[in-house]
Amino acid sequence: MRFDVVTIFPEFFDTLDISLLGRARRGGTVSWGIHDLRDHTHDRHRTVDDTPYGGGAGMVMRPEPWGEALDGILDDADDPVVIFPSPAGEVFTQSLARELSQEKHLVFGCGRYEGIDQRVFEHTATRARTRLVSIGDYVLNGGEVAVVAMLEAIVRLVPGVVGNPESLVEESHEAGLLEYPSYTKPPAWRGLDVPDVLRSGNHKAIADWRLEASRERTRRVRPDLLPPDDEGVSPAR
Ligand SMILES: COc1cc(COC(=O)c2cn[nH]c2)cc(-c2cccnc2)c1
Repeated sequence: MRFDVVTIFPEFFDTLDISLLGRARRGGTVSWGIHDLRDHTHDRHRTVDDTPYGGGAGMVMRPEPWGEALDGILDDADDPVVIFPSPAGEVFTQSLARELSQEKHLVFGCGRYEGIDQRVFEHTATRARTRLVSIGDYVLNGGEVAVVAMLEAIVRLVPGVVGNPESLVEESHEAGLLEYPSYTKPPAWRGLDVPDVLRSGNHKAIADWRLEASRERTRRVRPDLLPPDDEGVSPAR
């Protein structure tokens, strides 16, 4: 997979080389480019924003630099998906992460200020699949944090990136339930014991315990994730 990021803070993405993404890049399964939006301005102050038509507080990102930046990245041949993090976007979920992990080329546009001129989305949508995506119902100062979060969720699902693909199966949200509680040595710690079943060696009993633990945790913390006909859904206390 290749991904490109357009931002006014390219240095924000210097950390991508750490851990998972760095290993994936060195292994050749992932490549990326970080593009400074200001490189696509032509005035002395490298201006990327301006006052909003219709008035109001704050500034809006100008369309011209975005058009030029995306001109240099979008190549029809690899059918890219362009993603703009936005509080007004569709919700980012594990299933969207899985869907995007199968794409050849992702392009992320990081908004700042009060947002990006609407014509950038409209024009980009004429030449690539374009999506506004929200990582949650809150407002950040810019899309960079959201892009890093989405990249981590997406790239770890790209085949060959995570050493043991088995570890991706039993995670929260993978099977529609929250993950069961995990334990490791020592068997007793500060008066707290590991559940006996997990040390029993009885694989069926362990699997049953884990499924029930996942369902109980989901019922308690995220009943919204359970199918509507799930009997015994107790309201979150
Ligand atoms: C401060 O105003 C903003 C901030 C951001 C950064 O993203 C988030 O805050 C976010 C993302 N998921 N949850 C929150 C994006 C936009 C924006 C971008 C494109 C079109 N319209 C608006 C505007």
